[in-house]
Amino acid sequence: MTDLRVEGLQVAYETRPGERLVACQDISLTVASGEFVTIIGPSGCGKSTVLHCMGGLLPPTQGRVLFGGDEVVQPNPHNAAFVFQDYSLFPWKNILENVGMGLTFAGAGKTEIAGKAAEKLDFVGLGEFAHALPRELSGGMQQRVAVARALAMEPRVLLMDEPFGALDEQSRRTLGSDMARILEQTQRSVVLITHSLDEAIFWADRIIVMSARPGTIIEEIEVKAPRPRDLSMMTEPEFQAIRVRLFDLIQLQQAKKAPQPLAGGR
Ligand SMILES: Nc1ncnc2c1ncn2[C@@H]1O[C@H](COP(=O)(O)OP(=O)(O)OP(=O)(O)O)[C@@H](O)[C@H]1O
Repeated sequence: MTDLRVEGLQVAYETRPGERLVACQDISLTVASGEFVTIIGPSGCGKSTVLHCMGGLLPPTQGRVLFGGDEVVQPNPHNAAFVFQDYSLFPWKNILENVGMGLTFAGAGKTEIAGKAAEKLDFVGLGEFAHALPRELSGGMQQRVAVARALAMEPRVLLMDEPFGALDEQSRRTLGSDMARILEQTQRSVVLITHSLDEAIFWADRIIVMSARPGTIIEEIEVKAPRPRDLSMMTEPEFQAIRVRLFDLIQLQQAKKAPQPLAGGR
């Protein structure tokens, strides 16, 4: 079953009156139920733009996004919830309140919010920090709070934009293995943007590789390794072969990334 379908997506930003910057174009892809898709590509190629369209945060200039067959025209966190790099926690709210924030915005009742928020906080192993403020937690812990907040909405798809980007290597690893457990237990579909070749391969059922801007899909690579996976996977020849392929593709795209003039008009 397909959760998300992107058809012929193009996004052009109006940078100044009469000037448009085409961020991505001709993007067509699907995300099946329970599938883990990673997106990788040179900086500025439109990865976040595509993700924002998938979650209804941004309208496409051309093409459309379908969720379970219905066109996505606005965010619906029960369908797709975001986890961003900067956690986006409210500093003056305690951790439990932060986890319940999405539900609060969605108009859920107090009892439901408290129950679900506490359950998801326990699930990410932070139950004892319910009454702490975000600044009392490490970066990795704050990101787990952001994951709990997204999971509290019980979305069918998690859209994750460089969620480990701000973390040090050790926190990335710890959060990475926590996430593996969480995702395997919750059976969500996930779309993850990353700049890390290793992360792109380790997590993925399928890797989508984008060209330099305007970003298009230049390759899709299936990763057939069974789950659950552990770090020893990275020493396997199949992993290394995909890594070399990704490295070459990205290098080529980086080299093509000469400064591009802005497109005028349509
Ligand atoms: N709101 C906006 N207005 C104008 N241009 C924008 C806007 N948002 C993004 N862009 C431009 O669109 C292009 C794609 O940006 P986007 O953030 O989607 O790329 P990305 O691949 O996610 O980048 P990175 O890997 O560096 O995070 C970039 O050239 C960016 O400067």
